Amino acid sequence: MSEKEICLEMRDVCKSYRQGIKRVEVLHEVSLTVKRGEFVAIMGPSGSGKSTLLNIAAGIDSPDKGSVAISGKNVCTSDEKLLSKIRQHQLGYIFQSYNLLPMLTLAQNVQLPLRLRGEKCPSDWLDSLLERLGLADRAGHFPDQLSGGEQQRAAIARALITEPSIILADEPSGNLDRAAADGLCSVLADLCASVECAVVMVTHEPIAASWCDSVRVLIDGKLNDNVYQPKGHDLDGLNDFYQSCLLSS
Ligand SMILES: Nc1ncnc2c1ncn2[C@@H]1O[C@H](COP(=O)(O)OP(=O)(O)OP(=O)(O)O)[C@@H](O)[C@H]1O
Repeated sequence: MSEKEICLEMRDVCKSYRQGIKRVEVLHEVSLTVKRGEFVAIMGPSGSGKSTLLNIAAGIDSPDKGSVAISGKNVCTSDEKLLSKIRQHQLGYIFQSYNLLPMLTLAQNVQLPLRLRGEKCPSDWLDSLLERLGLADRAGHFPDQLSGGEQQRAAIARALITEPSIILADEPSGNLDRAAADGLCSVLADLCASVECAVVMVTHEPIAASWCDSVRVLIDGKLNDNVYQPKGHDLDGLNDFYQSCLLSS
C-alpha cells in the first residue's frame, strides 16, 4: 500500500504573545504530523494553546519559529495570494460558533466558499453532501430555523464543499448536547474514512475525543509525546491517559 499523503506538518513551532510588560510563550517546539484520512484530537487544559495551534496550522496566525506545511506547501513563507489559495482549496475550518450568515439559506451558506472563488457548485455534489449530513430537507431553511446540531452540520458541509484535504475544528461539539455531539463526531469519523479527509479537532470533551484515531495532549504549550488510540469509546482509558499526561508534564 502506498504511503499516505501528509496533509499537515508542523515542525518545532514556537509562539509567544506580549501580555502587558512580559512576553508569554504559548507554544513551545510543537511538532505534529497528520496524514490523509486521520482523525486527530488535541486535548488540554484551558489556556494551554490549543486554539493558537489551530490558528497557526490554518495560517491565520504565524509562528515565531518553526514551520507549517499544508499538503506540502509552507504556509509560513507563502505570500498572501498563495496563502488564500491554500485556504480556499486545501483547508476547511470549523469554528465553535458556526458563523453562518443569517440572511442566506443553509444551501447558500454551504456553497459560499465556492461562490467566493467564482465557481458554481455542481448540484449533485451539494445534494450528496447535504444528504450525507442529514440536511437534505433543510436546504431552504435560514439559520434561525435550524437546531444547533443542524447549524453545526451546515458548518461542516460548508467546510467540505471545496473538498479540502484537511479540516481544522475548534471545539465543534462545544455547544451541542451529548446526542448531537455524538452525531457530529460520527460524521467527522465517517468523512475521514470515506473521503480520506484529515481532521484535527480541538476538544475538551473525552466523549468527542473517543471518536478519533489518535489523541494528543497539549499542556502549557508543549505537545506531550504520548499518543492514545481510543478503542470503542472507552472513556476510562482515555481519562487515565489524559491524567497521566497531566501528571508527567
Ligand atoms: N492574540 C493574543 N494576544 C495575547 N495573548 C494571547 C493571544 N491569543 C492567545 N493568547 C494567550 O495564549 C494562551 C493560550 O490561548 P489559547 O486560546 O490558544 O488556549 P486554549 O488552550 O485554546 O484555551 P481554551 O481551551 O480556554 O479555549 C492564553 O493564555 C491566551 O490568553
